[in-house]
Amino acid sequence: MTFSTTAPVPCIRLRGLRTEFPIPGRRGETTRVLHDIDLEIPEGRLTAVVGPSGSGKSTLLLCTAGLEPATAGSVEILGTDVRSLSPRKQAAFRSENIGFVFQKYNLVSSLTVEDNIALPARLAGRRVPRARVEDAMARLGIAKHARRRPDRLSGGERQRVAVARVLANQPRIVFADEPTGALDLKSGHVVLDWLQALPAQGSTVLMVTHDPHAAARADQVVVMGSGRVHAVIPGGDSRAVGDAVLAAQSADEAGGEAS
Ligand SMILES: Nc1ncnc2c1ncn2[C@@H]1O[C@H](COP(=O)(O)OP(=O)(O)OP(=O)(O)O)[C@@H](O)[C@H]1O
Repeated sequence: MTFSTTAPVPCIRLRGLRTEFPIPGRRGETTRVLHDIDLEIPEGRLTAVVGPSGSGKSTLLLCTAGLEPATAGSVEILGTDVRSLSPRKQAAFRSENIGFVFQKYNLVSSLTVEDNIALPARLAGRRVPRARVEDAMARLGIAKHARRRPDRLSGGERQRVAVARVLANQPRIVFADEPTGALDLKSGHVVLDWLQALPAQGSTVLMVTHDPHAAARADQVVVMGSGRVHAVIPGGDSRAVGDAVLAAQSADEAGGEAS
């Protein structure tokens, strides 16, 4: 499949996105984790973000979602400049448009599985029909856990609940951070199959992963290195993804030696 990395209407457009974190114990000093990122994520596609450990993949996802504050730059999602919104409006925008499959920031431990699945719509002032919640749980094989609380479930079961929540709420955008990280091979395939199917329902999926095979399922792959976009390549070929990550790592190491 030939695929243009610049779709006519990007779902997410990052311009000069910069993130700095304070260095503990060194007052006023910061370390830069994202270096003025320019990136466009096409609508209705699965985009994977790969790169060496510490290259800024999760920070990119969290800052784009507004769950970590960026230091500078703009984040435009579905045509809205989200960094210009008040924190309250940003939260409302997230509830309305974004679903999360994260290992952290994932489920509310005081709610049952079924209430967790229905929660995003409730927060956005809507209701998910009961049948849709049940259907999503059945599809992910977690119907028997409907009345349980997430802390009574395994990591893999919790990831399935997060994917069921996304299926039931049909958000326009899904952010997934290492969605298969805690899973055995079979559960990992189930979760990836569903994430890969979401663009057919119109969702845009942005997924951070260490797994070149998972990344190769994406339409496009963003390769991070040292807090920068090292390359954007088409998906489909896990060897090409692996090679691109190794190239980013070598460039990081060469940069580190030079500095
Ligand atoms: N809240 C924070 N405060 C300070 N430093 C942070 C914070 N979050 C991330 N970092 C640092 O930013 C860098 C990038 O972290 P990030 O988690 O984004 O990388 P990653 O590519 O997702 O790594 P991994 O693949 O190991 O999960 C790391 O050096 C990390 O220590």
